[in-house]
Amino acid sequence: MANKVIEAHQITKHYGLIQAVDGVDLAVEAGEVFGLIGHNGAGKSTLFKMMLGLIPATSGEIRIDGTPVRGEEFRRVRRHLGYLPENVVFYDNLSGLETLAFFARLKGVDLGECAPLLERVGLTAAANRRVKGYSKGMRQRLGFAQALLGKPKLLFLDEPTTGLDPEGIREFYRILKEMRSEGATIILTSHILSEIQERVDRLAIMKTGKIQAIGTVQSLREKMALPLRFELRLAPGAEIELRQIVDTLEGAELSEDGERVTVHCQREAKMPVLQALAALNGRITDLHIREPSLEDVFLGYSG
Ligand SMILES: Nc1ncnc2c1ncn2[C@@H]1O[C@H](COP(=O)(O)OP(=O)(O)OP(=O)(O)O)[C@@H](O)[C@H]1O
Repeated sequence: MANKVIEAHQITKHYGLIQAVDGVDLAVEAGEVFGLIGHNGAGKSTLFKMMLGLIPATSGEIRIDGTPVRGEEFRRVRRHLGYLPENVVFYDNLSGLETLAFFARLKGVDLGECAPLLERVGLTAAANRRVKGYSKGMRQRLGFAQALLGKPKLLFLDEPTTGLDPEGIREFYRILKEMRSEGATIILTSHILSEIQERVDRLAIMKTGKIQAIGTVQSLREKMALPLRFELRLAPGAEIELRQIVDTLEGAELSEDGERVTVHCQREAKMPVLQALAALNGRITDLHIREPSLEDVFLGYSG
């Protein structure tokens, strides 16, 4: 695959008067795990569908692996794409195995892949049960297995962990890691920011059809200059002294919430704050230094 697996230039999509996607430029590199986050209705699923060639863009150009999404040649590229839609629809009367075999035939994939894939997503025991009786999480696992058919080089996963239990979520990210080490490129959306902040290489924040920011979680944090937090528990009576210390420090502020006292400071003030706290000499009973979370970053850009 080309170095840039996805290239989107000035993509727009109108549904009548609704501008679902508005002038998006995006490039995803081969081998990346790329996250796309945004409020409900921000345009994430619409962008996915255009990148997969399922709906046409109103304007702009998308290339996948160097090939324009519109046109004959894209059929060849499409074989190497996997897609887990936001709402997967199955025939309820088929079993899990029959469902996967159905998708395998559609995709021209060897039927021998089906049983191992069901095992990979933890559905072997339910393989011969009708999908009608599957729980939400089981349907999601089946949808994921469907997306993995044919060992895709590029995976589009739209809210892939919806409905999964904590073990399912961990297992899902373990499989993604394997896919990535086998050379796949992955683009996924999620509303569970705590879950993806440690698991994506880069991400884009979308708001009302536009990309507001793009980069690594750390680079977005730094660009926003969000404060770090020192969360402290103190021995009785030490707050007054702490307040006096914090008052002398530039760019540092103090807040209290019950027993927890928090010092907020800009990144540059991190070491001076730490040094100043040393003056409290044994009267700090607990200390956590918190980086701004992806949720803080997200709210900063799209709130
Ligand atoms: N087929 C359609 N017809 C009309 N409007 C649509 C259609 N599909 C999407 N939209 C509108 O386009 C906008 C973007 O929707 P989209 O589903 O892409 O958002 P999203 O970011 O994926 O949201 P969510 O997080 O809720 O899944 C919304 O205003 C939505 O109502």
